Order: sequence, then C-alpha cells, then structure tokens
Amino acid sequence: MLEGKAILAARIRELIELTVLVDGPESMFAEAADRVAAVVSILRAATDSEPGVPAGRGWPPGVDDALEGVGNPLAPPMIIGHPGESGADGEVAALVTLGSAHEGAPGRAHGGWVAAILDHAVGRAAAQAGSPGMTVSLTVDYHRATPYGVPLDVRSRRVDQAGRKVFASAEILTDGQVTASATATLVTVRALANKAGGERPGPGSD
Ligand SMILES: CCCCCCCCCCCC(=O)SCCNC(=O)CCNC(=O)[C@H](O)C(C)(C)COP(=O)(O)OP(=O)(O)OC[C@H]1O[C@@H](n2cnc3c(N)ncnc32)[C@H](O)[C@@H]1OP(=O)(O)O
Repeated sequence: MLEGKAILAARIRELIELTVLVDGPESMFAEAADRVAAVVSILRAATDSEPGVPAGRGWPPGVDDALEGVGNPLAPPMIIGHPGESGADGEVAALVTLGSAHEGAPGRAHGGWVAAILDHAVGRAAAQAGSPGMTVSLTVDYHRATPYGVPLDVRSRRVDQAGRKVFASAEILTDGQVTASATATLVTVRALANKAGGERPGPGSD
C-alpha cells in the first residue's frame, strides 16, 4: 500500500518535471491532460475529502509530509539520515535533490524552497534534541547559488535552549561549500512532544 503510494508520488514528480520542461503541440498537452484527468478520477473515487481540507497528518513526519514524505509528490523528498551518519554528533544530516520545477532565478533553486528545506532541518534538529517545536523565526542567508538536479547535503543542530525557546541552525552544502544557511528560534509545544513519543519539552514549557 505504502510502496504503491510512493511509486505513484515518484511518477507524479516526474510528471511535474516534464510538464515544466516539455514544449510541444496543443494536441499533445490535451491528450496528456485527458489521461491525467483519468488518473485523478481513480483517486477521487477513493476519498470523500475535498482538496484543501486540512490533512491533519500528525507527528512525526510520515509518508505524506510536505518535505520528507515519499508519498507526497510535492516533497522533493528530503531523506533524513541518522545522527552521526554523515554529520557530527548531535547533528541531523539529510539529503535532498530539487528539480527544474523548483527553479527560481535561472539555473538555481528558488529561495523559498531553500528556506523550506532549512526550516524543516531546524525542526528536525529540535525534535532530535528532545525539544520538538514550531519555528517562530527563521533567518536565511543565501551565500551562493543552490543548484537543482544534484543531491544537496543538509546539516542542522540545536544550538541552545532557554525555557520554551530552542535555538537551532542549519546549512545546505554542495561540493563541500555552503550555499545557504539559517538560524532559527523554535518554541516547544507540548502537543508535539506528546506526539513525538514522550520526548519532553524543556523547562517552562506550555
Ligand atoms: C515530533 C517530530 C518533529 C519533527 C520535526 C519535523 C520538522 C517540521 C518542520 C516544520 C516547520 C514548520 O513549518 S513550523 C510552522 C511555521 N510556524 C508556525 O506556524 C508557528 C506559528 N506560531 C505559533 O503558532 C505560536 O507562536 C506558537 C504556538 C509556536 C507559540 O505561541 P505561544 O505558546 O503563545 O508562545 P508565546 O508565549 O507567544 O512565545 C513563547 C516564547 O517565544 C518567544 N517568541 C515568540 N515568537 C517569537 C519570534 N518570532 N522570535 C523570537 N521569539 C519569539 C516569546 O517571546 C516567548 O518568549 P519568553 O517570554 O518565553 O521568553
């Protein structure tokens, strides 16, 4: 079931890339649109949910997550590694590959996607450090072009904590060079800690 959804999402990502890249006759687009409509009707028949209704996916991030969900076609997806796997102790290491559909300025990834990756990375770092929370402030520095079409190395870690406030940082690297970095403040939320399986927010938590 899960595997099928992941395969479908991968095909849809391919579809999105090709839709952005391909040019051709109107008839080709019309035929493709008809076939996609047929696929949509298969999925529509399987749910009562309306598009836009909150999915309420919960925690921790799963197959439908916006950044790392292999079953979410909008997710690149971001592959979260184990602590210490490729980062130093206490770091979260991740890999993510963006595509042409994520382009901003010509030939480089859109800054909004770069920020989303960094936001997710600091969220993961806070959770791994035992303080799952929501980002209330994210400052992004864009140092050089973040490319698409190549795996990006993402690193993040919790830097400090003061009461409910968690301070974290993250970087995106390619060829060993930092393309973008972020500092963030997150605020621990008890509901997230409970969903995270008993990880406890810091002192003074809500
Ligand atoms: C399980 C696996 C997970 C795995 C994790 C996986 C990664 C998931 C990544 C998802 C990342 C996101 O998209 S997060 C979604 C985007 N962010 C949001 O939607 C958050 C929107 N904001 C909120 O909903 C709210 O601010 C809350 C609930 C977070 C906090 O509200 P609150 O509970 O009323 O807390 P409040 O008293 O206002 O603030 C608490 C403390 O934080 C400070 N504070 C508040 N805002 C700011 C700010 N912008 N900059 C600095 N500091 C701030 C306050 O001064 C206060 O300090 P003091 O007085 O205590 O000193």
